[in-house]
Amino acid sequence: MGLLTRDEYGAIAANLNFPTGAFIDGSFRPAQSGAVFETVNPATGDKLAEVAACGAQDVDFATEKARDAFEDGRWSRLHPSERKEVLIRLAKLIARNARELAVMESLDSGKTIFDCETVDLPETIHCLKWHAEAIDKIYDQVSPASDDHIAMILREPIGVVGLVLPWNFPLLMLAWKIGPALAAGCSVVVKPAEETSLTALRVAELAMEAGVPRGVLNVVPGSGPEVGEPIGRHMDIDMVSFTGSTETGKRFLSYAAESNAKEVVLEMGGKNPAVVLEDAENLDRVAQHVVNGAFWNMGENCSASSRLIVHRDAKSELLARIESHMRHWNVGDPLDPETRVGALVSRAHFDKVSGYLADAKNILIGGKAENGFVEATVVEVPDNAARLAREEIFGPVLSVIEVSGFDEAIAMANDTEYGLCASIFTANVKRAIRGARALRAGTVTVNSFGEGDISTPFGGFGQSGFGGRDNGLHAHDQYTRLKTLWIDLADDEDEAVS
Ligand SMILES: NC(=O)C1=CN([C@@H]2O[C@H](COP(=O)(O)OP(=O)(O)OC[C@H]3O[C@@H](n4cnc5c(N)ncnc54)[C@H](O)[C@@H]3O)[C@@H](O)[C@H]2O)C=CC1
Ligand code: BAL
Repeated sequence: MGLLTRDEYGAIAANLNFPTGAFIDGSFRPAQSGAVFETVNPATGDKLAEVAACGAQDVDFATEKARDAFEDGRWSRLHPSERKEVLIRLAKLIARNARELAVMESLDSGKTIFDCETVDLPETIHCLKWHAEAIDKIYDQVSPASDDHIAMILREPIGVVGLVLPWNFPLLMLAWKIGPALAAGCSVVVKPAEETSLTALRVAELAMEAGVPRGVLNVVPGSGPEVGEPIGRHMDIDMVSFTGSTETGKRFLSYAAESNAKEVVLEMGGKNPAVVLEDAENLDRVAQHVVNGAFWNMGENCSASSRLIVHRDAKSELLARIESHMRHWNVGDPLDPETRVGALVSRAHFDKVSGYLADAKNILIGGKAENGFVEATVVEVPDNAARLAREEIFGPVLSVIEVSGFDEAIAMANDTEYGLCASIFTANVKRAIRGARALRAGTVTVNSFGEGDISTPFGGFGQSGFGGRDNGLHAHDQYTRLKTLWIDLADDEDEAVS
């Protein structure tokens, strides 16, 4: 499906109906308190809708309904192939409504329509299909424990799951989490980020249409303290999967410790290094990867390569080529299909990113920040101790640090509290492999930028990740637990064995 014109996207935007209630037990309803919050288009500041501002009572209600659904087996005990059929129907319904969802996503988040149409929607659909297709092909195991017993290792859905989502990939992160959770048979209580609730609510409606039974997929919009914390502290939620900042992620460990010791999986921040050695081949191609890694999705990406660690012999040519590629990264109206850098998600986030630019002593390229939009920007920093080199900016800002050797580059790359992604560019295969092994990150790419695909586990080391992985069959581990089942096979006259 090709892209439309700006006017055609505008016409779709003008005719959208925004979902505004919490989606609990199969229908939309207001928050029990009656409170609402505004969700705005960050590109214009215009109000899009007033969404239910839920609280602990709504979380309780959604959890009760999710528990009922889980225990009566309307979803959890369906044959896996039946869950598969329903989830594939959901993926097809999202595909049928992809244009509407892409425009809604762009309006609510400031993401470009180009990315929404070419990445977020196709990957969301693919992710749901992939997990649906996988679920009836996973087998339990029999242990070789003993001749007198059969010992089975069973995998069961974990139960009621809380999914706390970020705003940078509202639909895709929803899919990364509901794909394996629903496929496994769990019931879920989803909390979208307050900046971007709309598409999760619309997907919940489509899920009902696809045949996901009521109570299985609930979406409770609202703020972190009012909805996220009650999910984290809930005594009847078995597990929480979270994506967002490290600071908030760590809170979920406290919530779990102070409530029911629920399992917690955290996918958190990153300050991901791109290491370019002096022998890197084809610096033009390297520059393309660096630019894409740093500025894609406005740098609002936990896997963004926001730290360029470059050998001094490659630096000036690489920077020249980076500048030339950056000409294609035009900032502007997110609904214009030519735009590559849209609006930052909110004024608060714009202020945070602008604050980092105000701190920068040596802006090499770009640097303009106004009205919610920030130009793709390259900043030179003196060393890895600088704030711009250490903190996750989560905006289109690339910090460049010069090094003079392999060991220095790797040590600097690893000198971070994070450990989500890293990349290394070199023509020397031994250095590539030695470097990739030495880099402390959950995903390492050689001579490219990327975070893998749906088949590969995604998550971080250090303060980037905790407790499990999104994507791949490893994601199913998050939402299932193992049960060991022993069955006595001894003849009645045999002595009982303990
Ligand atoms: N790793 C990632 O993908 C993301 C990282 N971030 C980082 O976090 C920074 C701040 O952005 P935020 O939106 O504030 O991220 P955040 O981590 O606070 O928000 C993520 C989710 O957690 C919820 N939440 C917030 N406070 C909570 C609390 N006290 N208890 C329970 N849930 C809570 C939010 O409502 C949202 O649904 C960004 O500038 C960026 O550096 C933000 C979003 C995604
Ligand atoms: N890059 C996908 C995961 C995230 O940014 O949250």
